[in-house]
Amino acid sequence: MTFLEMLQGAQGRNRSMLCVGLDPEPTRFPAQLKGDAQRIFDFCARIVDATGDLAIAFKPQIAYFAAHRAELQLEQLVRHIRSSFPHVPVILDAKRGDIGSTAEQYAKEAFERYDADAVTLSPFMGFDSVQPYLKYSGKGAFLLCRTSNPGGDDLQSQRLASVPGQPLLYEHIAQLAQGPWNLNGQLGLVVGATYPAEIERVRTLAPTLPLLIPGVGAQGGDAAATVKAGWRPDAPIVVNSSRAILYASSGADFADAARREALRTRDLLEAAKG
Ligand SMILES: O=C(O)c1cc(=O)[nH]c(=O)n1[C@@H]1O[C@H](COP(=O)(O)O)[C@@H](O)[C@H]1O
Repeated sequence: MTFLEMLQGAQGRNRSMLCVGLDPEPTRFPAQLKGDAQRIFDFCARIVDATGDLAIAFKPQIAYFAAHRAELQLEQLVRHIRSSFPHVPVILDAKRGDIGSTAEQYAKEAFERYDADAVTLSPFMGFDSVQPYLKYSGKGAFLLCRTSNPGGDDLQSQRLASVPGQPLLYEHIAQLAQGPWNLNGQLGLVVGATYPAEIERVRTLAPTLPLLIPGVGAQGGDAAATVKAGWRPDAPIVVNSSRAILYASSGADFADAARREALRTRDLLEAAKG
């Protein structure tokens, strides 16, 4: 099954556009786990178990594991997701981007070591830096396009005078991903929920691509505006929330609180479809 087929399956089965972001920070864990990097798997597995029937995808952020020498716990976590919620795809948030020969290693890491269904990539180094990921048929790749952070403007909103139509850089990325770069048909784009007007613009330029949209929850993006701007019946959106779900409570009830916040966000997104 391809990444896109998995996304569509999870979207229908869980009636969801919500991606649960797995960004484990031991200093924010509840008292019984607090500060213990050996318990990253335990914390994340509890979150997965509490939210797996509400999610279109899980998105572990690799830095939160690697910084604590917890790569083996990440492998274990993906195995856990596979056995408990085999229909929910895993997007490895790695934001890789390097020359082709190195990209081959990063692709192997994402798709073979961690068994991810999709990965996030920076397109800054050009097509040959993206191509190694596309050789994995059926695996997805989300290219950073208009990111959720204010500094995204520094480069992504610059006008490209030499490209026909003089698009902004993020518009050009959207056009490339919708068109010539999409060799395996599994490309998507990352657009921040904090910029609904840009989501709408990207949706116009890339009408069929899946959009990964982080920025609701802790970053304050508007869930309803996000759906109105980006959702189309035939093109999935994957709206990520990490901290607002993971740390909904710092008490022993953290998993129940995570479920309540995931349910609230899932329902808010669904209601906005109109
Ligand atoms: O690629 C991403 O996932 C990403 C892109 C972007 O533009 N903004 C963004 O916040 N992210 C990631 O999405 C998650 C957002 O986390 P919260 O702000 O806690 O919901 C983090 O893992 C970020 O690294």
